Amino acid sequence: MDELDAVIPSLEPFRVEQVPPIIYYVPDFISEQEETQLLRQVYEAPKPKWTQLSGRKLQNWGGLPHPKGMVPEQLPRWLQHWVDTVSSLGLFGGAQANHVLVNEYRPGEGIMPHEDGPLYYPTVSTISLGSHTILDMYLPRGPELEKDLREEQPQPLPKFSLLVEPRSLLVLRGEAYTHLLHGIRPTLIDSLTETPVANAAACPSAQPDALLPRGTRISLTIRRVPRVLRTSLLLSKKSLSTK
Ligand SMILES: O=C(O)CCC(=O)C(=O)O
Ligand SMILES: [Fe+2]
Repeated sequence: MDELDAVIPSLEPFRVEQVPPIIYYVPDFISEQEETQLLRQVYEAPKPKWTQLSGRKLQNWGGLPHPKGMVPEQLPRWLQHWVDTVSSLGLFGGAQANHVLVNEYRPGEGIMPHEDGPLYYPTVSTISLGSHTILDMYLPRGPELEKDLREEQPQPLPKFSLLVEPRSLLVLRGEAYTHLLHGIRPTLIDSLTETPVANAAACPSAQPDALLPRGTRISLTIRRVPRVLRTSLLLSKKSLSTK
């Protein structure tokens, strides 16, 4: 995907400028009512749907991404609606997203810098509920840093950061997906003086000296896993062979 392919014309007014391409930030993508309803649906999911990790807990919907292909699972209706909405923006090359990770972060929790990797179509779209967070974007570690893994490397500073407000949609695509790492520092309060954000102009809550206490945030990360196993075929083959 080169930059021209990666541009979504209808989202261009929401492009975050002066950062590596392509990042879109849409404040108030959903209404407060939709947010309340989504939060209720997330917490109404069966208890075993949650996986507790160190620093966050999550629900995996749509199947487990795997290099050999994902065995697809039908999404619940309440998620399918938002998957359809986001897919219809054209974020996944005209195809549908088929995978949603629901993350819950309490104040002081976060996620280590990472790349989402090759199992997904190179676009991640995130709807945030309940609280803001700050997503830090990092350059990948160069080969000179990888050279001696025994040496303790200090945590690198983010290249830039993004304020992600509740009800917003964030889209990372193109180079921002393929070349950069993203992470959330485990802090209780975000100071925009200490951490200026690249999308401040689009954020109602981004006063220059703002101190933003974190609440519990739910993120819905909506992605497409292109490699899917055709279970119906597998099942029918299996049932034939047992006849
Ligand atoms: O919660 C977020 O916005 C980020 C989640 C994330 O990076 C992931 O699930 O891969
Ligand atoms: Fe991620």
